[in-house]
Amino acid sequence: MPEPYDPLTDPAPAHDLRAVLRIRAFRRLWIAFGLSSLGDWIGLLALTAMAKNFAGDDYQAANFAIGGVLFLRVLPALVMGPVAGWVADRLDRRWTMILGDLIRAAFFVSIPIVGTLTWVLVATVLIEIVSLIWGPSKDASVPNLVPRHRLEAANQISLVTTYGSALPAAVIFTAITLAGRGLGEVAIDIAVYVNAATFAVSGLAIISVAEIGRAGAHDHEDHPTLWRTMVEGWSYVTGTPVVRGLVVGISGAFAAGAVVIGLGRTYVEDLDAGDPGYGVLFGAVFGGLALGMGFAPRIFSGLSRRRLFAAGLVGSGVGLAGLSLIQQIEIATMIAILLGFCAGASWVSGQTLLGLEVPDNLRGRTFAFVQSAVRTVLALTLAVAPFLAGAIGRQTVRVGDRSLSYNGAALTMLIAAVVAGSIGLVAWRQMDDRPGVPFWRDVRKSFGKTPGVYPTTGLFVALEGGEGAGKSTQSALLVKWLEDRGQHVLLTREPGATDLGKTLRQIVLDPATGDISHRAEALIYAADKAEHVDSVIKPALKAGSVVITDRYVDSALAYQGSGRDLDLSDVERVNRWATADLRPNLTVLLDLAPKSGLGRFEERDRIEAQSADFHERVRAAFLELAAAEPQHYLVIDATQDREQIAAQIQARLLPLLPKIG
Ligand SMILES: Nc1ncnc2c1ncn2[C@@H]1O[C@H](COP(=O)(O)OP(=O)(O)O)[C@@H](O)[C@H]1O
Ligand SMILES: Cc1cn([C@H]2C[C@H](O)[C@@H](COP(=O)(O)OP(=O)(O)O)O2)c(=O)[nH]c1=O
Repeated sequence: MPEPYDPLTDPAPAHDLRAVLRIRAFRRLWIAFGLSSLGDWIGLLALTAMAKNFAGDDYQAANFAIGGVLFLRVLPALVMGPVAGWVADRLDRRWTMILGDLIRAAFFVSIPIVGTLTWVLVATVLIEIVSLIWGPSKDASVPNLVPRHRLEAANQISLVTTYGSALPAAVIFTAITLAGRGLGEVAIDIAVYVNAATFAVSGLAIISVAEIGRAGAHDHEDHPTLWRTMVEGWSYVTGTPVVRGLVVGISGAFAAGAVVIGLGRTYVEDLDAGDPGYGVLFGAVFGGLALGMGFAPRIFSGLSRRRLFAAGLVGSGVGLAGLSLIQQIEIATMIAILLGFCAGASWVSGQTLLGLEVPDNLRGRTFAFVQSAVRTVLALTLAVAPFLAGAIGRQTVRVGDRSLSYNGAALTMLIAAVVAGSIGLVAWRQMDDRPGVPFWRDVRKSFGKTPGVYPTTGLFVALEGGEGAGKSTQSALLVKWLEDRGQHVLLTREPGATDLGKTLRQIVLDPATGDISHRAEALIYAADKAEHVDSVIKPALKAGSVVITDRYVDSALAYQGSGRDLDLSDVERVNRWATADLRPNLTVLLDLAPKSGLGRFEERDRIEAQSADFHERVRAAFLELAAAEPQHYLVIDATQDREQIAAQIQARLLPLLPKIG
């Protein structure tokens, strides 16, 4: 039984992964589970390599044998996944896991001993069936070992371990086959024995985890059939274009990686790289995937998720095309890393977007559907790609007196490249949220940007726009509307909302100040913001108020960054630092041609007195900022009536308002 949660003995936050691993029983299970995952991946590599060796030098037979092994590995999950869960729920979990590991070890040992292709195929299915029952037993025993608030972290560790072990597995496989080069096919046999050993050790390790119990009667879950999940999910997904695009794209990203795995063994043969080359290629794809999932969103944090998603898919397609055309193992390895990176980037941004696009009550069902769709696509790709490659075979075409030779694996990759690339381009066209902004400029600008801090208590709204656009007018109307709805409201402005700010405002806006250096001007505005955020905005948000500010960071980016001759990224860095990167939940941009806005006044302050050109640049800068992050902006045509404008602001704010009471 898990110890009840005691914050005194276990004060680490819930998401702390190390805190989960400090729980002894879970740590042991994790070691066992890590070993069997590692073994599983080595097994995949070894059995495909072995299937190829059994098929001999016949290119077609080799591809068919590999396709067979890969297909049979995924087939049991498709056919009997839910049944396996049902069976697992009725057995003693600890003994299921111990015996499951030992049985798998025995099957693996038997494969080189029997030494026929048929037995490789049969054993693959049998091992997979055992794995299918082992997996749910493991998943179900985790809640018995860790306290409830650490369950999510525990699941995260499990997921990372499952896929993360592919990379060390590739390294071990490559090392064994390299070391055993002189031994011929015996090297593969050794890899299979190593794999069997990981399972045996895993099984023995579980013997010591006595805390894993038998399933209680109340633990039986209703496992929906794959078919039902697919049908229910499908009807929702097909009705929503963005979600449909995402599901197709996520499956496409997986398929692109799967093509390389499925074709890898025969592909490297033509590169004269053999089994070690296969291990390297496999590791490169998985290493790239891990890098893409872990780092792409951070590296391209300024790029919109939709663009990253589509670009990742196109990138995977380009990678596949590269692999099919460049037949040299070192370059192919680098391309495979890049391909994995792109597919991983697409996968994470796709998952994030799905989470944002799908309403809460449908999310579980949609994610279940995506998982099933991905599995099905994986199974089909792993099986079909080698069969297609085998059917195409090795071909030589004579062009004049030169002969051009190509093989089925390379050609199949080219076909997959076209498919993945096309899916990416369609996703791009359907989902691009920044039409008119060139992609490469977006990528360049996105480097090194931080995602920003958005308040989670209260609501932070900024009004932006040029001179005389109506910000003061609208903020007054907004305060009244919010107060009528019972909200706590703080109306504030920049520059000059604090004592320090008043002095700074006096300096920076008084025409008597004359010309000051542009950097000094930028720093004075930034200092005003620092004081404003720290002493006024943050405390009010913390207390749950709706804070409306007349101008904020965008004004600095537009006036000092684009209006003046300063580098926009410098101005941005200074202002993000000054405001601790706090950003408005919504920025309302009142867009108005400068001459209309300035025409609403008679007197001019130091900034208003700038040239017409200056004010045009400011307006364009505001619009560009809004286009970069549409989800955090409302752009309004400020030539409309006061009431029309107010109504549009209210409609957009209504769903964002803090709950009262
Ligand atoms: N929608 C509108 N149409 C016409 N005039 C407006 C509108 N909104 C505000 N004004 C007028 O324009 C001038 C500038 O408005 P104000 O709210 O002070 O702008 P800002 O705060 O953006 O400088 C004021 O005289 C105001 O009465
Ligand atoms: C907040 C901020 C304002 N400004 C400029 C814009 C305005 O011309 C001036 C603010 O004066 P203000 O009289 O508050 O203008 P408005 O009524 O149009 O909002 O300061 C900057 O240049 N950088 C900034 O960061």
